[in-house]
Amino acid sequence: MSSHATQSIDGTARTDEVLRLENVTKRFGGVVAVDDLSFSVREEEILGFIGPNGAGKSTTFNCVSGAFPPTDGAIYYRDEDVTGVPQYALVEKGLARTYQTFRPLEDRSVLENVSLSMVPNELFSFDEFRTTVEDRAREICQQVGLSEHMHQTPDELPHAGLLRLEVGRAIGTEPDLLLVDEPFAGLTPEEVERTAALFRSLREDGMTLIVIDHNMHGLLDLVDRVVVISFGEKIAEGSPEEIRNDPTVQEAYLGGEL
Ligand SMILES: Nc1ncnc2c1ncn2[C@@H]1O[C@H](COP(=O)(O)OP(=O)(O)OP(=O)(O)O)[C@@H](O)[C@H]1O
Repeated sequence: MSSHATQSIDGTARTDEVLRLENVTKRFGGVVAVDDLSFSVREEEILGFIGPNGAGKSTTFNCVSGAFPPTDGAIYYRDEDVTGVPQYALVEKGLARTYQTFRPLEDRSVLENVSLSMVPNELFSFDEFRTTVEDRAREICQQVGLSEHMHQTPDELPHAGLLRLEVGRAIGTEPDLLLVDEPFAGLTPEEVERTAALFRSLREDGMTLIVIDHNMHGLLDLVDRVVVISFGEKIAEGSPEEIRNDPTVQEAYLGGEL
């Protein structure tokens, strides 16, 4: 068995892996964006997933989150083979993601944006149901630090607020596993620290996270473990300290900030 198996009280094997990629490859015509990639993520872990520009990080996220299937290999979510399962079905199973380019509903308030991530528009129009959903959406707005902005529209939010809204909309789907794509881009160091604190609080509530970012300082301070890819292949895996000092990783970044 390739997963991290432990024995439960009744003696049966159980795994603490939330996600496992086995030999995942994704080709676009002649381009091999992800090349025979295997790694796993454990329960309530914050995993950093890094690599130079064009290394294949977003493509991996797209395969895992069901945007498109891998060309080869398999993806397991809580030991269930979910290879090629579409995004909406993965969201129902508890897997959500955020995007580098935010996609809020521009004509809706922050509160409505979060509410509508929880239920479809048609259900949201029923008054009774709407109250329950809005109560939960208010909690989420508070959790992500948007309680002062609930009645504003997205265009009234600063960049850091839009990121918080993106995270809030993902939390609205009640995920167990959250994939976060470049959350620190465009944030000040203080905002990076506040965003990292938000991710830590989500983990304390039982969530598992995989975070992509080019801000090495912010990312390595946040995560428990790191997987590094270059040209679609895994080149290193280890603790933040091991990754900081890994010559292969430093070479891949050609002297970039590590
Ligand atoms: N839809 C697509 N069609 C063709 N090629 C693609 C497609 N998506 C990604 N690629 C190619 O796959 C490779 C990996 O791209 P990807 O966006 O996954 O890298 P990345 O590590 O996320 O990069 P960045 O850090 O710049 O966001 C690149 O060579 C890219 O041009």
